[in-house]
Amino acid sequence: MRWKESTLLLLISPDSVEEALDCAKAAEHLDIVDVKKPDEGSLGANFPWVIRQIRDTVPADKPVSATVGDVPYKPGTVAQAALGATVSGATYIKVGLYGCTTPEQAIDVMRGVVRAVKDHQPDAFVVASGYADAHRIGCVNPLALPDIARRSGCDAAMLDTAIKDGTRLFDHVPPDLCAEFVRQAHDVGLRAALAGSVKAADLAALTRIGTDIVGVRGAVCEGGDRAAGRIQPQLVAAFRAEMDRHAREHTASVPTAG
Ligand SMILES: O=C[C@H](O)COP(=O)(O)O
Repeated sequence: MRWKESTLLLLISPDSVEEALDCAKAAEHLDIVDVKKPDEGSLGANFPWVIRQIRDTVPADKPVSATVGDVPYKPGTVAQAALGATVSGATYIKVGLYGCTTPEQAIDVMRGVVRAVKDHQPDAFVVASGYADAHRIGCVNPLALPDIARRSGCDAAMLDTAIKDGTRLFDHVPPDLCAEFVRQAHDVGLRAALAGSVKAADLAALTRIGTDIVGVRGAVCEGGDRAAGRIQPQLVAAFRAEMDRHAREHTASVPTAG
């Protein structure tokens, strides 16, 4: 993907081919379609044939991402799963480092993933994801992710929430720490992705701190319910309209040089 600097991209996570069709209806309003299986966890992995069918369902110019799971500290297993997602048609590969308790373990896992994925598809985009609520599950500190991503050769560092209980990204990692996360990622040439029950009300802060990708599901599902609700194309359009409004306001507020 070619990046326009300072543009916040919208990643939407359908859980099925049916929901991917809803994403396809809203394709002009989103940037990345992210295949996951929420009933297997925050970054639950879906079946290879679902990734393949979703790749065939969404417009060819929209990259398809796939989550490899809330993974254990098992580098070989995870590398093989990541290759499976790549072979199935995903060009963004997201790994949730759920079972890694130290940066060294996380780097071990992500090095294997990067090699498995990029040996097969050199221009694939690999995302190392930690959890904003890491303190609740005992995995690596969220602020360690940019360095983990850099040292393992990933393209982006991400945060999501592990436990979807209504608490949000900023409840666990407040905006000033998310800004630090983004800054650390950018300083080493990586992209920064943020998610975790993000709502339109969070977009001003996410835009201001220079986030590259915002990942969303619940906010664009019927009734705001990421589990029982289905993705609604009109909610995707409304979310994008809010993103665009904040982007315009942010641009207007930044003094121009000279
Ligand atoms: O990658 C993004 C996640 O699917 C976010 O889901 P959520 O907005 O329901 O927390």
